[in-house]
Amino acid sequence: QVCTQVPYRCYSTPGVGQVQVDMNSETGVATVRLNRPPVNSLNLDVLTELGIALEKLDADRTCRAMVLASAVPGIFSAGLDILEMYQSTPERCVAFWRALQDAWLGLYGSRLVTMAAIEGHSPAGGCLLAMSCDYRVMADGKFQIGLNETRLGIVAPFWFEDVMLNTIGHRETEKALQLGAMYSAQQALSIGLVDKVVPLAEVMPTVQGELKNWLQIPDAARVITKTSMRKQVLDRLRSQKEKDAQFFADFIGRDSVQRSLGAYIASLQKRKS
Ligand SMILES: CC/C=C\C/C=C\CCC/C=C/CC(=O)SCCNC(=O)CCNC(=O)[C@H](O)C(C)(C)COP(=O)(O)OP(=O)(O)OC[C@H]1O[C@@H](n2cnc3c(N)ncnc32)[C@H](O)[C@@H]1OP(=O)(O)O
Repeated sequence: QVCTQVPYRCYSTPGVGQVQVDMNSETGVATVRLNRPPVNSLNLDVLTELGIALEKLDADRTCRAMVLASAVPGIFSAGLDILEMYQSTPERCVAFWRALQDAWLGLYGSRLVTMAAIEGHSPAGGCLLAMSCDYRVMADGKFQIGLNETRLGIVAPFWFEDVMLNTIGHRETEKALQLGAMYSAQQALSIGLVDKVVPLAEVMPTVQGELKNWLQIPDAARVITKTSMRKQVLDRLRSQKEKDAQFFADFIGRDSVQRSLGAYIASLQKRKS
């Protein structure tokens, strides 16, 4: 049970918030859990909540680190909510994209040590969130991770691509993005997409152990280094946020893209029958 005793502080109402934040003020470590069953798909509300949670944690001087995880068993995040992109309006698409941009800028640009505890599937936007953390621990077994956008007939935006480039390098990114490749945890480990693979039950303890190493480093020196490594990629989006949001809305509104998304949604539903 979370948030029941001191020193935990909750930023969201347990069982209500789609982004649950438990702040342990003794360790300075916050745990942020996505909580939108069945698959933690990222819609406008979740992305807005996530962006606000990240902003609050960044402003909380008692907070030094954040673990990004899921409250839904078997899933880290299924990525962007496809229903936000299918038969939507241009206005809603722009608002949705702005919320994604802000949540991502908050995560990739966070001063905190950020770690992803990947205890389930993590396609597309889920993979982006994980890659945007400083360190990734993934559960071994049947779960998959990757940027699969081309399989949906859509294209990973330049900043998704930039983050992947910074994580696994040019050659692997080129293959991964063109093929829309999804990787098992072991495959992801072999290309550097995740940092450690352990049995499911050991993901959280492994993250906690790794955090101890990172928290031994003085914050100021670590933050200056992180900022220097990530600034170029962050600035590239910051300098063209509105253009990027408009481009997304125009691209998603194309008939051919809508047809591809419709077919993909049907294929997801067909898998179940
Ligand atoms: C030059 C051009 C440049 C820029 C262009 C601009 C922009 C375009 C790019 C936009 C970027 C997009 C990034 C994304 O994140 S797209 C989303 C991709 N996500 C996926 O493909 C995941 C699909 N889902 C799955 O593979 C499985 O659901 C999963 C493995 C995650 C879990 O499997 P499981 O068997 O556990 O669950 P399911 O039964 O499949 O699903 C349960 C219900 O949830 C629905 N579902 C699943 N994923 C999503 C989703 N991402 N959004 C909305 N809904 C989703 C699924 O259909 C089931 O629904 P019901 O049938 O129960 O109603």
